[in-house]
Order: sequence, then structure tokens, then C-alpha cells
Amino acid sequence: MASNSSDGDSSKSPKQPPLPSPLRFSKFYQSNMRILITGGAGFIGSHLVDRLMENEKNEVIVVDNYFTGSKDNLKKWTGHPRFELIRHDITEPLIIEVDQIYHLACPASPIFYKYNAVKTIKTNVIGTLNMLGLAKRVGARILLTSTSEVYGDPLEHPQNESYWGNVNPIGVRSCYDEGKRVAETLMFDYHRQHGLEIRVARIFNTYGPRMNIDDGRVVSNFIAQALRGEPLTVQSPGTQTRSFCYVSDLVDGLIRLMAGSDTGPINLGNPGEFTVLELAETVKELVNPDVEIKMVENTPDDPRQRKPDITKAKELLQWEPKFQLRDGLPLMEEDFRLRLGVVKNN
Ligand SMILES: NC(=O)c1ccc[n+]([C@@H]2O[C@H](COP(=O)([O-])OP(=O)(O)OC[C@H]3O[C@@H](n4cnc5c(N)ncnc54)[C@H](O)[C@@H]3O)[C@@H](O)[C@H]2O)c1
Ligand SMILES: O=c1ccn([C@@H]2O[C@H](COP(=O)(O)OP(=O)(O)O[C@H]3OC[C@@H](O)[C@H](O)[C@H]3O)[C@@H](O)[C@H]2O)c(=O)[nH]1
Repeated sequence: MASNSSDGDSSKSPKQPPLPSPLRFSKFYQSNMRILITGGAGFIGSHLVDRLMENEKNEVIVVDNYFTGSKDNLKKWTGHPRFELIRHDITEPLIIEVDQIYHLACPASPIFYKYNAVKTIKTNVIGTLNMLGLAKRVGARILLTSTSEVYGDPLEHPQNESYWGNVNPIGVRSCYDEGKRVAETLMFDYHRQHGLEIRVARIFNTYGPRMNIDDGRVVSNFIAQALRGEPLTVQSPGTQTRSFCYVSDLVDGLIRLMAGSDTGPINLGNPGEFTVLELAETVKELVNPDVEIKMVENTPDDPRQRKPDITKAKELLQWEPKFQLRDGLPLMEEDFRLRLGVVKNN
């Protein structure tokens, strides 16, 4: 009988983890899961890429038209054998073989989604149809990043997934909120009619490093303004509320949703609720106590309150956010300081 004495005494020399098979490094190595991320060069998408690339069984393919995203967000993966970046507009069909699709492509900041409203709705409708057609052809599971904006200016508070929303169908935000509502409808119709494996996340305001400096959304605006010593522009009345989720928490929720068995829709967000004025005061206190807070005019149909009920995510995904606003803001400040070249004095 073969002796195992060559293993030695395990209490003296702990056994090393096995080395990956040499095949892993071969030209012909096949990963176990090929994952497509539309909009992967954007803020949330690029963080999702980072997380999925940590698993060496994943091969990640990003398609993006760089409208609001940037190759810079993915530069650490350029040339990696398990990573591929394709310039592609999802309003055009895409032929590719994949196992899973995270469908994020869509401008998300109000100033960008309103900039070309017709293109935004095309991205939500034709783009989502194209991705569903692809999922159907290859039998891939597909996850849509929908939004808390499907609740519109909500009459129920906090919002849970059974609330149908209060949305203006002809307003300036409709290209985005109605667009996402149609995208959700398409997801569920493909599920019922063609048996597609779908997942729908309703994401609430998410912030973190790598947001565009001039993205236009409130957290990035306030941090950039505070670092530049400019007034923080609070759009009136300032009493409107939002609930801010740190990006790593959100990405964790998306991955759990994709891996789990529930189709959703599932709210992913941080239930900590703040008025916009409270957010401005917090940024002022943490980043630059010398800046002033200035009231400016708001835009039409701005939702007056927003807070997720995350009971479903807790129960079905065992997910809840870990970062409180005061933990996340300094991490974003650090990233913005680096990119803006503003050093911290103290
Ligand atoms: N960040 C949030 O607070 C938030 C909240 C709710 C929902 N979401 C959703 O999450 C997703 C990602 O949002 P984000 O904050 O990372 O925004 P983002 O603007 O940084 O990312 C969107 C990405 O999609 C790409 N894109 C846009 N139109 C495209 C098209 N036609 N074809 C290919 N690529 C296209 C952009 O270039 C960009 O890289 C969006 O679907 C958004 O609606 C985000
Ligand atoms: O400089 C600013 C920017 C924004 N705001 C206010 O801050 C609040 C949040 O505005 P943002 O532009 O960050 O984002 P919104 O909550 O309106 O929409 C977001 O909702 C969820 C996602 O789908 C999208 O990321 C985005 O549409 C609004 O009440 C807005 O009026 C300011 O007071 N000052």
C-alpha cells in the first residue's frame, strides 16, 4: 500500500492549496461561465466587472458605446485573457455566445438621459429587446438593472415591489422611467412566453468611486463642488429625500440576485433616508466646511421622496447594505481628490 509519509506531519507544515491546473494557463483554456455585461464601462458596470473577474472561472465580456462610460474604468483588465471589451451600441443586434447577461446599458444620470430622450427610450426598448433575443437564442440567464424611478413620484412610502408607481408618461423623465417600465414588461413577457430565466433588480440611488466627476447626479455634484470650493447646488425645495447605497453593497446584491432563484423585481438600495439638504450639510461637514450651500431651481417631475423597503432582498437574497452614508462618502471623496488633484490638508 502506498505510504502517505511524504505528506509529512501536517501540524508542522500546513498543506499548501493545490496549484491551478496548467491547463488554466493554456491558450485553449475554457472558463466555466461566460458573462456579458452591457454598459460595463460605466460606473456600476465597471465595479461589477471587478467583482466578477475575481472568480477565475469567469470570462467577462463588456459591450458599451461609451456614451457615459469610459475605457478608463476598465483599464486594469485590458489584455487580460479572461476579459474582452467591445464597442457596441445595444440598439443594434449582437451575436455572441454567453451563459449570463447583466444588462445595464442605459444612461442613468438625469442630465444624460434627458440629453437625447429618443435615444434613451430606444436603448431601453430596442436595446432590451435585442438583449432578450440574444438570451433566448443562447439560453442565457439575463438580469436587468431597473430603477426606483419606476415608482415615479411615489404615493406609498417606503416603496415595496408590489407598488405600481406614480409616473408621468409624457414628462421629461419618461424616456427613462417609462423606458425602464417597458424594459421590465419585456423581461416578464419573454419569461412567460419563452421561458427565459430572468432577474429584475430595482436599484435605488447608488454612489461611489469612479462616478463621472461631471455626472450631474447629486452625490458626485456635491463632492466635486466641495473639493473645488464651489457652492453646493441644492435644487429646491431641498426637502425631497433619497436613500443612498454604496456601490460595493449594490454589486453584491446584483450578484446574489443573478445566482439566486427569484426573478424579482427586487429592490436593491440602502433604506437610510436623507433630505437633499441633509446630504449637502453632511458633505460640507466631511469634505469642506468652508463651502456655502446654495438653493437653485429644480427640474420638472423630481420625485419628492424615495426609500426602499428591502424586506424581499433580506429574505430572498440574505442581502442588506453594510455601508452607511458616512462610511461611503469618504471613500468617494478620496477617489475624487485623486482624479481632481486636490490634496487633503491636515
Ligand atoms: N447609479 C444609480 O443610482 C442607478 C440607480 C438605478 C438604476 N441604475 C441603473 O444601473 C445601470 C448602470 O447605471 P450607472 O449609474 O452605472 O450609469 P452609467 O451612465 O455610468 O453607465 C451606463 C453605461 O451604459 C452605457 N450605454 C448607454 N447607452 C448605451 C447603448 N445604447 N449601448 C451600449 N452602451 C450604452 C454607457 O456608455 C455607460 O457605460 C443603468 O441601467 C441604470 O439605469 C443606476
Ligand atoms: O446638483 C444637484 C443635483 C441633484 N439634486 C437633487 O438631488 C436629488 C437626486 O438627484 P439625482 O440627479 O442624483 O438622481 P435622481 O434620484 O433624480 O435620479 C436617479 O434615480 C435613480 C437612478 O435610476 C438614476 O441614477 C437617476 O435617475 C433630486 O431631488 C435632485 O433635484 C440637487 O439638489 N443638486
